[in-house]
Amino acid sequence: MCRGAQHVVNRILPAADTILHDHRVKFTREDIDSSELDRRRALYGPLTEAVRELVDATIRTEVDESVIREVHAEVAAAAAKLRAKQLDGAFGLRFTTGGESFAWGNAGIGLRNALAPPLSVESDASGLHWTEVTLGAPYEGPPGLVHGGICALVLDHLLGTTASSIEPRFTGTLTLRYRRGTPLGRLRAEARITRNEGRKTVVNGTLSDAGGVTVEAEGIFIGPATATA
Ligand SMILES: CCCCCCCCCCCCCCCC(=O)SCCNC(=O)CCNC(=O)[C@H](O)C(C)(C)COP(=O)(O)OP(=O)(O)OC[C@H]1O[C@@H](n2cnc3c(N)ncnc32)[C@H](O)[C@@H]1OP(=O)(O)O
Repeated sequence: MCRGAQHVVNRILPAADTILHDHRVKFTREDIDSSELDRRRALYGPLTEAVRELVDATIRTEVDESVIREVHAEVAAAAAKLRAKQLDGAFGLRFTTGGESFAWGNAGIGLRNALAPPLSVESDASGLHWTEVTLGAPYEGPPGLVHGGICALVLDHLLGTTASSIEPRFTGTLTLRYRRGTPLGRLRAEARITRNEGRKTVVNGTLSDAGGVTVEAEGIFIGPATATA
């Protein structure tokens, strides 16, 4: 998990059971240490990268029909092998014995989620939070442009992590202004807290390409009553 999110989780941990009970978040304490986590990271990370590659290759391939059929059978066989032993439901938010967190199914940052771009949030001492990401063919909406919902995913995650740098926060309201199409390719999103009122934190941010801002965002993030009680 990215540094910002780990900081949030460290704050959530003491109140986790209450928060999770209230919000039905799936939360698991695993009996593993950080070296085992590293071993699993090295195991699953490359698998997820290979699946991401497969998703992009599936969209863009122009090989012969016979090869498509062959690959279809191979992919179905691979999925059946993985299905032989499965979690009951989603991955949830997990912790090692040392309190390190891993949300490997998360749609924004999940190490085991090939749909995740994946995002990694950085921050500096001034309170600026940012993420840089390359969005390719799998994230297309209008031709050659990023899907509006994917822009929202990036901004929701970044603004949420920014809001949660003080206390854990859920997205209450997210308002986006799409100023122009966001081209597929390298992008940067930035965010800052602009207002803090008790359990409510307002965060403003932008998504930009090399030519400037494409999407402006404002989010109102709400802390669970139990986290600040
Ligand atoms: C915490 C554990 C996370 C674990 C993970 C860790 C990972 C760390 C990485 C973080 C990165 C996350 C980035 C993605 C973040 C999501 O994507 S979160 C998922 C999407 N959001 C949700 O599912 C939230 C669903 N909604 C809810 O759970 C509840 O409605 C809320 C938002 C917690 C508020 O419920 P509530 O506590 O009952 O609120 P309530 O007491 O009625 O109101 C409190 C105040 O908030 C205001 N308010 C309430 N709802 C709203 C709203 N929707 N809009 C605006 N204002 C509102 C009220 O007007 C009130 O204001 P005041 O009267 O005090 O001025």
